[in-house]
Amino acid sequence: MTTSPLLDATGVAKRYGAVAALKNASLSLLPGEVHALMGANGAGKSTLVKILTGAISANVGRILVRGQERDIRSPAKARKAGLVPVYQEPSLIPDLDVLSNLRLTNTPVEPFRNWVRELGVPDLDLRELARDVPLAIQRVLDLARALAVEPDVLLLDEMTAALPANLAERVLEVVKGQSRTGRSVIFISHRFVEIAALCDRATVLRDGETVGVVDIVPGVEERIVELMLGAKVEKRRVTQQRAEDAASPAGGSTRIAVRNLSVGTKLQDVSFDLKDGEVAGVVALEGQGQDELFAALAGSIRPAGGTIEVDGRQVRFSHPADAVQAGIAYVPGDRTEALAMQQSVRENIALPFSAAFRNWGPIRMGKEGATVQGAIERLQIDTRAQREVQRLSGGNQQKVTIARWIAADARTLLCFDPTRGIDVGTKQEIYKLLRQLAAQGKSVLFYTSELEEVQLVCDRAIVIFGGRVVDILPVEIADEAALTRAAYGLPRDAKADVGILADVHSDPVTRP
Ligand SMILES: Nc1ncnc2c1ncn2[C@@H]1O[C@H](COP(=O)(O)OP(=O)(O)OP(=O)(O)O)[C@@H](O)[C@H]1O
Repeated sequence: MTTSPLLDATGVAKRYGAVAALKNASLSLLPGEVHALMGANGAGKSTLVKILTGAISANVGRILVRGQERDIRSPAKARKAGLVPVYQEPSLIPDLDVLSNLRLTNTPVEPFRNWVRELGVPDLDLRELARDVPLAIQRVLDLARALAVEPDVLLLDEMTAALPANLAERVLEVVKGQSRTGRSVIFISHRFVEIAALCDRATVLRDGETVGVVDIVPGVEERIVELMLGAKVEKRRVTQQRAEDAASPAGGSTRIAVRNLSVGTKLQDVSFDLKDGEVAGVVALEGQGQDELFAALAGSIRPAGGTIEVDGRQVRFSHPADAVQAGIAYVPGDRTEALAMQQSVRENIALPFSAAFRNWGPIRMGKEGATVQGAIERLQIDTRAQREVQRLSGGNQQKVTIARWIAADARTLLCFDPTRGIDVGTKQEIYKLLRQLAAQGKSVLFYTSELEEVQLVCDRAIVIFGGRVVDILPVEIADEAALTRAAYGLPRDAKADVGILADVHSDPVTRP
């Protein structure tokens, strides 16, 4: 007996002027199924999710819910039909407190609270302004808000991308729980390990079209990558391997020396060196002081104690421009912080040039045009909607934040989760790029929530727990298990328990 689909979309298309965001997408979802929606950056995944949840309307296409054509052309109608999303960007209104945000969307408060606790946030203050809630926790609140209305179909667009390991783990457990109770989930993620742990099947989009539906079985990864990249597959190195080290300068001198740095109660007595020619990884669970560390080095907050030296001279940054002046560039995890959303891709990349000249008028695009173009090509930025950055897909926006500093030739990059939401092929490009920058003598401090990236790009890992550096691991031993243990403040030996992902982690098929 075949089960009939809970949700069945066929022939869905959406145009924005000349840009075809979706050309011919289909997706069929069974009851109780966790279904991955996959595709490279810009393939159309978010567009399909927005159509299925009433945020935008398709130009053509047929969407059936439980075999019936339902009107889902507004978020309220979609919700009534049982379809509830968590979008890629945080959706709480920043100037309202959490409680007012709940009221605005008719979200039942007690179920919301329970889900927040279940998701690993025990002490939420509902009176806190949304803007003061850290990005990762905002994502958790978005999810709790969706779960509180008990949807038949939960649509999660890169829900885990901004989350550190401990919170991501809880999210995955909750998603599994949904399917156990017969509810369905559409799950977008660029992390294969999560897809393998959670999903039953995957629909793959390429350039706005559904190009395949596969069962998630051992070894399916390669097939998915082939489907995602199509003819481009030959050009990309898709197997995860450490980016080639072009001859790194031997024994670089100390570029930044951090000594006994403290920031409020969040960061205490932190000391380490960042050398020319190295990529140093920073690993930490949510809220261990990594945000404050990066903010202090980027000049956006002032430390309460300790010192920062750049090239042997003590510095006191009172503004991010001071850090830029010292050749230190910050790539924030929250792209909306970094980008001028209504300006073009080129203008956004050229922004540091204009800042360097203290010229905040119209951006001059003279000689730097070639450098900007080089950065666009390097990171394979999809520029079909380049006139306004806000029209780019999330992953392509993320690439713009990185391209800016490549073009500006900064000596030190502070990268905070730079591959968040970046597709597998382009991630490799970013790893290569960071290694090349190191080989040119530049230094990179690299916080990542994807632990496997440490061995793919870094020279060593600085682990922070409770606001302190608890371990500095050489890259040879900084595998996911070792990093997980250290990030939880545990000593180096003995085996780590990585929860729901443990089986997948030990499965050779899904390991890179
Ligand atoms: N409002 C808009 N105006 C113009 N083009 C748009 C708009 N919204 C999306 N697009 C374009 O539609 C295409 C698909 O975007 P979409 O966000 O659905 O991709 P995605 O698969 O979710 O990518 P990512 O993995 O990077 O999040 C992109 O080329 C994007 O630039």
